[in-house]
Amino acid sequence: MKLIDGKATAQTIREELKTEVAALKDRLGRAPGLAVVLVGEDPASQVYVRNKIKACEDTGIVSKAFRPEASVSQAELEDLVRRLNADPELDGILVQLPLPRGLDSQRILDLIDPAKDVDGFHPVSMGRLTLGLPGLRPCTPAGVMELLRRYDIPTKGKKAVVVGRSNIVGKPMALLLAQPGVDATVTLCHSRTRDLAAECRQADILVAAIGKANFITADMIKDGAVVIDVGMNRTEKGLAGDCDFHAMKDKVAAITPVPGGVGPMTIAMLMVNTLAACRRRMGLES
Ligand SMILES: Nc1nc(=O)c2c([nH]1)NC[C@@H]1CN(c3ccc(C(=O)N[C@@H](CCC(=O)O)C(=O)O)cc3)C=[N+]21
Ligand SMILES: [Mg+2]
Repeated sequence: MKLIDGKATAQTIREELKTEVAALKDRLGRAPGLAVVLVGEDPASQVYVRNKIKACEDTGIVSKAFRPEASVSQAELEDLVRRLNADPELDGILVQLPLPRGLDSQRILDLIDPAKDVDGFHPVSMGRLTLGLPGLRPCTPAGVMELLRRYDIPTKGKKAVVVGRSNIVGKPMALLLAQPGVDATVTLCHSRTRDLAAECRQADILVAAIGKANFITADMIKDGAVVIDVGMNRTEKGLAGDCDFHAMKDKVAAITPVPGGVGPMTIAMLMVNTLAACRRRMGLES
């Protein structure tokens, strides 16, 4: 078994970005800027947002945090997004999800300027991904693709099974794996899939994005498969992935741990997207 070390890979990417951010700053007279919006006090969200701000500091990206109270109205939050859209020094806008009850997150996401959509959740970003056009890709699936590339995991003609059909992971993940040049044959499974175990056993590459601790068991994995665990489940024993890592580790060719796998890559790709959005907005390429 080869351990796919997302934490180390994310660190490498962050080092690479440092140089690029510094060069861009010289050229533009300002660093790329990211707005991070956290509504309310959800403790898990606070940790994630802190990590994102730390990653910005690390790479030289300027972060601006906005912390409206959970009681903020839909109209007030929409006004904030409009102000962030209009701020020329902000290249990316991230509104941490989930939003507190009563707020319509899709309406907020739809309002973000697609040029600043570093989460890749806007319908324009999703549409561009679907059509195979250049654009900002959702960070978690983009991070998985980066791990596959950097670990030289072959995808062409391989069977990839994605479990979970969410808009932020499963759906874009399936599209990225099927895109020309990657060329996996993709099966997208979900809660209504009949005989999920049989589908999973076909996988050369299995991506688990379900949100249930240890849901994918060793008997569901083909010998020599590559397992990517996107799960981030808080249990009494601490953070757990969607896959039973210990039971399957001797059976797989390679596997991502939780923590230390996909999670840190998500944050690294947010930095990559912010840099890309900055370049693009400033007319510097693609
Ligand atoms: N607009 C928006 N964009 C997001 O990208 C977004 C979001 N909302 N809401 C919540 C989810 C979750 N997410 C994670 C990112 C990094 C780790 C991460 O770095 N995890 C560490 C462990 C962190 C820990 O110990 O809790 C690891 O896996 O090693 C986890 C989760 C981004 N999300
Ligand atoms: Mg995630």
